Amino acid sequence: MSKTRNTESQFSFDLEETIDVDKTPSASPSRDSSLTLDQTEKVLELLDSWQQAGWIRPLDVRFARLIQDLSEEQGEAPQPLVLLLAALTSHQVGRGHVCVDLADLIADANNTLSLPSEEQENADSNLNGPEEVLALVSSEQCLHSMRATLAVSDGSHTTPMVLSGTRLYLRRFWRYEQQIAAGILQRLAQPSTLSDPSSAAAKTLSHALDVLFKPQSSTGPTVDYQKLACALAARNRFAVITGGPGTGKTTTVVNLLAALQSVAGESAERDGRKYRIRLAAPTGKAAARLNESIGGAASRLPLTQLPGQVSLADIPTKVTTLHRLLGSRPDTRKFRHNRDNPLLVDILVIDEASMVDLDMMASVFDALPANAQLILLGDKDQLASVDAGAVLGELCQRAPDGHYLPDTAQWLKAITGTDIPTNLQDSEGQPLDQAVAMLRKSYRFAEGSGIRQLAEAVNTNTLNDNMLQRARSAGFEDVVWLNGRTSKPSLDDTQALICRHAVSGSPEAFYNNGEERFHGNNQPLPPPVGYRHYLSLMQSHTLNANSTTEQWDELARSVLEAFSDFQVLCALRRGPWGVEGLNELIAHHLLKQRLIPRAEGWYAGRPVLITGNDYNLGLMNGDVGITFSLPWGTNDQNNNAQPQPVLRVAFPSSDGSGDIRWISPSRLQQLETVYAMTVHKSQGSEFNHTCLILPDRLSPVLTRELVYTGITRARNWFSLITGDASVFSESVEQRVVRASGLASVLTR
Ligand SMILES: Nc1ncnc2c1ncn2[C@@H]1O[C@H](COP(=O)(O)OP(=O)(O)OP(=O)(O)O)[C@@H](O)[C@H]1O
Repeated sequence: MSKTRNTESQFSFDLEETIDVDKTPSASPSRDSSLTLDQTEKVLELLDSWQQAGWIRPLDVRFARLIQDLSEEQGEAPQPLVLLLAALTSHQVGRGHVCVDLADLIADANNTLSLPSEEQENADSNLNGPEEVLALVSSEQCLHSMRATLAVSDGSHTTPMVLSGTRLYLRRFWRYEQQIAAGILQRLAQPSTLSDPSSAAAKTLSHALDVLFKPQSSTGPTVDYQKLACALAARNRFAVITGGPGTGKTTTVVNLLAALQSVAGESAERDGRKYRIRLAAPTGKAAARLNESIGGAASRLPLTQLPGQVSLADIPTKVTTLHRLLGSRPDTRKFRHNRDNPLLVDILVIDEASMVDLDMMASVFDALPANAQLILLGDKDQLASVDAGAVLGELCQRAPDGHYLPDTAQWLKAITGTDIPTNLQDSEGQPLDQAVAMLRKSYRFAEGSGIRQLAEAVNTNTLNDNMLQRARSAGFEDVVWLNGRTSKPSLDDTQALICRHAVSGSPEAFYNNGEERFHGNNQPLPPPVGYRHYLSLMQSHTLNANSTTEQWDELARSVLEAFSDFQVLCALRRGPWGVEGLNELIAHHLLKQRLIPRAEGWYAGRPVLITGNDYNLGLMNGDVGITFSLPWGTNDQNNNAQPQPVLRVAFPSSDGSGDIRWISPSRLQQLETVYAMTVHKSQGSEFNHTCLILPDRLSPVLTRELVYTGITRARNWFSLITGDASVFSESVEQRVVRASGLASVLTR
């Protein structure tokens, strides 16, 4: 039979965004010693049993059955191997991968799929696992079957799956990747008026950068990477600026925008019209944080010295979420802004870009006018997005080594006066390399900071005994590993420690009792605190029914700020080491300490984290609120209408205005208590004191990226509690590797 192709409508299916996974293990079918891959029914039965065991999602099995139906509709006998690989590709997408590399899958199914996980393995030891099934075939057989079936194409036809080299995609994700790659390549290829250093525009840029970046002191680094980043990003319609915590990403982008507005102001072509700039972040929390910092940075700009008559109004300081920017609509993942209704913008800056998944990034490119400039900011070493893709990480893979072409180095020298270190130059650099800048000096952490040293050692996998010993014995002024001297503490002891620490923040465990540390300007740093800090503030207020809304708002602001002074972070969701167990443990202890009136349901003092966007209430995934008891209710049966206490949750408004929104608990849909938060959810946030809790055994979730992200959420104090001491360094050995083809499409 010749391989005919389908119309879009025949294959118009979509993988659902989320689905409840039935995690209940059922009785496992017994191991089949006569396992073969030639019968469709047998493979579907196997997939069903994997689903019943909780190994794969119902969605993955449904996808395989959909391929079966479509094949039959087309008069093709469904191929068992195709159905198996379809389900496994869908499973991988559920785990954050963009595709499956069939060569890797066959070479090491266990590592590629992480199936079954350690817990599942014990429960289902009788079940044939993917490794045993895939051992029956070679990667050539897989590729051959995929090329032969009507369900797969190279992308030039509309098929549910796409094979590109050895990478197998669900079509939607292949399309996203293509869309992103095309958007980047198209922008990198656009000529810039700044490319010729002798042009008027380039001279204005050079002048503006000299105003914005004063020569560094003789003790500082000779290369000002912030200045280089500004120059590179100004020249390209697509640019990435990556850097660790406090390396000056915000400062750099504000300077960059000022420099670009200078160039626009002097441009005869633009007739002095300034650029329309928008700032966005993936979550409400990240947007609020950038909102806070960007206004300050903009107000410090030496505007009067800049060419092109730049005013403060030309530098935007309002940051929105990507969902809002693109115009999300209920019940559809399609946005209001797209190629038919593009954003009215010349420059778009996205902060915390490591959290942006493939789907969202594709939507951004779809909504951007072809000649608009896109600048991504973020820390490439942080955890990738929860959903499929690790776009920023992939774009920055080569950032540490620069790979700047001699042309680029010469241009940078002409514009910034800086000699590019030879180890960052490469005569074979790729176009993408020329648009990626890495900031290499942290201005937030002093050289001796334990947070900085530990984060760097984790990131480069160079943790050593000396460093671990210092962490255990409060040898750093800002880091303490509270139970690091006990290699295998009992669960009871560790839970008691967590409870004590969560209440007080254990200042006594830190170097010099956490006292006498100062900011650069000699202001004392806030001490390491626990949750008693915000709860005492709530309990000690003197407001009453006669107090004004403004007074309650003021109280809520200070309580929310006090709450953000401490956060327990963990890696898992379930069990005693997960969010659920830790929230329960800490709440019961706070109740015992009489800091909260109850430990379940709604009560004054309950901190909550919003876990899904709610456009009606204006709340975004990641927003944190605190529950208050307010004398705002009335009792209808009581003619005297005495005010009654009612519970309301106070949320800071996301526009950085400092306003408070009071919302009735009954209106909140998706939320959880947040004494403990997963490291994933903490991305885009920072806390004065962060405590990371690692479990008593290694699991695939525990990775270098997770530990690094956890540590770098701490602004001033970092504490660590481990269920087993070896888990800390073992986690750092594990990496997040996500299958994707973006980097290879961009560097072809
Ligand atoms: N070149 C510089 N010289 C001196 N201080 C700087 C410089 N760049 C940034 N800073 C200071 O360092 C701190 C961190 O800067 P900034 O907020 O820009 O970093 P960031 O990378 O955006 O931080 P985060 O990791 O929180 O996103 C700020 O207090 C800022 O004023």
